[in-house]
Amino acid sequence: MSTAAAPVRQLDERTVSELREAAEQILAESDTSTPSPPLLRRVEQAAAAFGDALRHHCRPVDTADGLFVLRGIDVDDDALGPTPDDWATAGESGARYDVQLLLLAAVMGNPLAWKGQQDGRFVHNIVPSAGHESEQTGASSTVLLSPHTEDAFHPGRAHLLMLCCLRNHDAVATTAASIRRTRLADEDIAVLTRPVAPILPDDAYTAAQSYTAQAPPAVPALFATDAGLTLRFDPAYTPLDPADAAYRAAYARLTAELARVSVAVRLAPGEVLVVDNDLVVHGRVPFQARYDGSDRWLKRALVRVPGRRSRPLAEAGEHGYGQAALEAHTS
Ligand SMILES: O=C(O)CCC(=O)C(=O)O
Ligand SMILES: [Fe+2]
Repeated sequence: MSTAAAPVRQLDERTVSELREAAEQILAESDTSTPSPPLLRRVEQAAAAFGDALRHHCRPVDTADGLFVLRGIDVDDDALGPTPDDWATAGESGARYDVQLLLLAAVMGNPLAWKGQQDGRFVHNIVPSAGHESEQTGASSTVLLSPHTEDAFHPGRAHLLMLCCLRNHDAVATTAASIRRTRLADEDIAVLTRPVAPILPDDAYTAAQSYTAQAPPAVPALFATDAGLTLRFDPAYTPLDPADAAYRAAYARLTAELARVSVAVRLAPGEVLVVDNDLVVHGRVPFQARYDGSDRWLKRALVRVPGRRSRPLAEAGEHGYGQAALEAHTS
């Protein structure tokens, strides 16, 4: 894995203050920082009022890396308080960053939440949790979180994944691999654009995992658009039993290519990694959790970008295992 630097978009001081002040104002006007419909409306209004500089920084990915890092938000480690030991007990810790991240998300598109994940919150806390060390979820630590499309099982999954780093003393890397950096034979692409195997709900969605009303739909791993290939890939949750030998071989070559082009992004406090979820699979290297209040702490937001044509139309007919996506702005 290479440690090639991700493209950085440095926020100027004025833009950083604009963002911070908008977040402070919204929090001062709200009785809770847990995003409620009124808070989400305020976020939408404030995001619409931002200047061109911030808007420009939030433009879509514009390189084959399929991602970028926004840098400049200031995080005061002493004022932050301890890293929560579980998302469920995080409460309002780091709330000012929840709102700043939501504001950025709202400039990029429509923030997304899941009823069945982290209590329907629009901003997730990604922290290592005792007892979850070896899961394939954000709460794990000692295992490699293998490369995946976020919420690959669902047709309503995000177009963008945003990870805002509040703390990362051990410089633990997020991994990212772009389909636009891979080299695949045309025959492999032809095979992998056929719907052959399903992608099942991951361990963050226990209710969806017990969904039995309809059979899991087979979905293609790759999709060809005018702008290039997009992917939907989560091998840890893809049973290849329905696939023949040719498909398995092509799938293995895709997996190997993604590993070859994978980069390690070691987020520092105040950096926001923005990943295009149609171009890039992400994961995380194993690490040793501290469990002393100083652990790695990321805030995560998910975004739908209206009008995108990066996915097969057939996805619209998928059942999504009974999971409901909630979009922040309904208009
Ligand atoms: O911890 C990380 O760097 C990434 C975890 C992850 O896959 C996610 O938050 O979706
Ligand atoms: Fe993820």
